[in-house]
Amino acid sequence: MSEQASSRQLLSQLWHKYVKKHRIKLTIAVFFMLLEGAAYWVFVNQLRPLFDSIFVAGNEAKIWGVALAIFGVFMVRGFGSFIHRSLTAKTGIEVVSELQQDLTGHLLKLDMDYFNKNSPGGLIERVRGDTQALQAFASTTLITLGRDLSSFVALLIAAINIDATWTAILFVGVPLLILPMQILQRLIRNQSRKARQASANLSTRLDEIFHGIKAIKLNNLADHENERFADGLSLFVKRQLNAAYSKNAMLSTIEIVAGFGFVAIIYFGGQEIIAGEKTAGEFITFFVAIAMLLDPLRRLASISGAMQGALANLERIQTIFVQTPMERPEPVAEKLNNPLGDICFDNVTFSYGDVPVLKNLSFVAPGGKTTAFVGPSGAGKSTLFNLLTHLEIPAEGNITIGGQNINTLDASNLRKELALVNQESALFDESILDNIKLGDVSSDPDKVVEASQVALVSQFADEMPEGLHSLAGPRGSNLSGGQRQRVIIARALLRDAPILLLDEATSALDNQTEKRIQALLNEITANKTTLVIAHRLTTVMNSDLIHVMQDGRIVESGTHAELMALNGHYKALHATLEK
Ligand SMILES: Nc1ncnc2c1ncn2[C@@H]1O[C@H](COP(=O)(O)OP(=O)(O)OP(=O)(O)O)[C@@H](O)[C@H]1O
Repeated sequence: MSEQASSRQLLSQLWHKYVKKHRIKLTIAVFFMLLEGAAYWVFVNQLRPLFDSIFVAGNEAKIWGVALAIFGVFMVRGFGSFIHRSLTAKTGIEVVSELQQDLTGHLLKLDMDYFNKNSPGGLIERVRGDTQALQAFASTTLITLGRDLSSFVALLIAAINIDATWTAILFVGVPLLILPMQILQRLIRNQSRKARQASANLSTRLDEIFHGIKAIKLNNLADHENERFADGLSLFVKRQLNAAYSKNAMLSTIEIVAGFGFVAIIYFGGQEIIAGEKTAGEFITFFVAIAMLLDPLRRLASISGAMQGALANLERIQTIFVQTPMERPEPVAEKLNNPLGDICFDNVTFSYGDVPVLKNLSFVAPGGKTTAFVGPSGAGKSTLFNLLTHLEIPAEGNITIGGQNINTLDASNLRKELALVNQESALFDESILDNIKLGDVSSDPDKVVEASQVALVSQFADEMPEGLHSLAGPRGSNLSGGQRQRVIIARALLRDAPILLLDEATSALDNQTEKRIQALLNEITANKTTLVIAHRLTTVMNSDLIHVMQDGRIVESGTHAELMALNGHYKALHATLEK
C-alpha cells in the first residue's frame, strides 16, 4: 500500500469512527473560523480608504467610520476565536478519550502472547502518549487549518482585488516549493515515527525501573539504570530534534520563497507607483495583505508537518487495532454441563512460540477430588493451568471437563467455573476489601467479610489502622508476601467456583499459617475439583491423586504411598526436597 493511500485510509477510519459524530460541533466551529478569516478581508479593505481617502485627502470626518469598522473586525475575531477554539478543543478531548477507551478495550481482548511480547510501558505509551499527541494535533492544529485557510483565501482575494498581476508575481516562486515540501513531509513523518518509538522505549525503561526498584537498589544498579535511561533519553532527544528541524526547514523554505516574491513586488509595483499608475494606498494595502497572508501560510505549513507527526501516531495506534485475538472455535455452549465432572487432558501439545512445552500430555483429574502436580521447575505445570483457563490454546489435543470440550465455551463463561490462586495473581491499589471483592464483584459485603475471615485476612487486617479498608498499595506493596497470598485466597473463596486451581498458593505463608490455611482449604475443597501445584511435597501428600511431570509429560501417577512404593521420579523428588 502506498504511503499516501495508507494515510488516507487511516484518516478516513479516524473520521468515520470517531470524528464524524461531532460534525455539527465542527461545522459551527468552521463557520466561526471562516468568520475570523473574513474579518481579515474587511480589515485589509479598510486600509485603502484610510490612506487614499482620509490621510492623503485629509478627510478627518471619515476617520471614525474606519476606526469603528476595524474595531468591529477585532470584536468578531475575539468572539469567533473563543467559540471555534472551545468547540474544537471539546471535540479533540472527546475523540481522544473515546480512542483511549477503545484501545484499552481492544487490548483487554488480546491474547497473553501479545502481552508477553509487548512491554506494559510501551503499551501505556501507545494508549496515552500517542493518543494525546494526536489530541494536540486535533485541538490546536485543526483550528489553524480552518481559520488560517479562510484567512489565507480572504487575504488572497483582497490582494487579487488590488492587483492580480502583482499577486501572480508574488506566487511565481511557489512551484519551487513543491519538491522540497514533499521531501520534508516524508522526513517529518519518519522522524516523528522514530521519536514516538524512542518515547515508547523510554516508558518501557521507566516501567521496568519502578517495577524492579527493589532489585535495582539491592544490586546497586541505580547508576547503571540511570545511564541506560540517559542513553534512551538522548536517542529520544535526537529524534525529536530531527523532527523539529525538518518542520522548521519547511517554514524557512516558505520564508525564502516569500522573500523572492516581495523583492519582485517592490521592483514591479514601485515602478507603477512612480509612473502614477497606482496609488500609495493601493500599494500599502497590498503589502499589508501579503505580509498578513504570510502568517496563516506559515501556520498552514506547520500543520502539514504536525499532520505527518499525527499520522505517525495514528499508524502506531493502528498497529494495536489490527491485532486480533487468536482464532478460537465458535462457542456453542453457554456453560459447563457438569463442572464437577472429570478434567481430562487428551494428547495435548503446546509451545510458547517455537519452544515446545507440553508434549502429547494426557491425564485425568477426577471430579470432586484433589489432584496434585509435582515436578521440577520448568516441567510445564503452570502451563497446564494456562491452558485450562483458556489463557493459551493448545496446538493439538483436547481438554474436557465432565466430557465437554472446553472449546465449546466462551473463555469468560469457562472462567466463571474456575478460581485460580497463583503467585502472579494481582492485587490492585484499592482497599483489601475491594481486592477480595474482585473474586465476585456482585457479592454482598457480608460475604466478602466472611471470606476475609476464613482466609485469615482479618487476622492481620484488624491490626491495620483502617482494617479491611486499608489500601493494599500498588500491586499490593503495602502487604507482605504471605498477606498478599491470603487476600488472593480469600478472593478465590468468595468466587466459590466448582473448580479450584492452586499454583503454589500457600508457598509464601509461614508454617503455622500454612497449616491453618491448608486445613481450611481441605475443608472447602471437599466438594470441589481441586488441582494443586506445589513444590513442598507436604502440601500435596494428602491429595487423592498425584501426577509427576517432567519435560512436558506425566511420568508417574498415583497416591503418595503408591508413588513412594514405585521408587521412581516421585521418590527421587521427595528425597531432593527433603534434604
Ligand atoms: N510466556 C512464556 N513465553 C515463553 N516461554 C514460557 C512462557 N511461560 C513459560 N515458558 C516456558 O515454558 C516452560 C514451562 O513453564 P511453566 O511455568 O509451565 O513451568 P512450571 O513447571 O510451572 O515451573 P515452576 O515450577 O518453576 O513454576 C518453561 O521452560 C518456561 O521457560
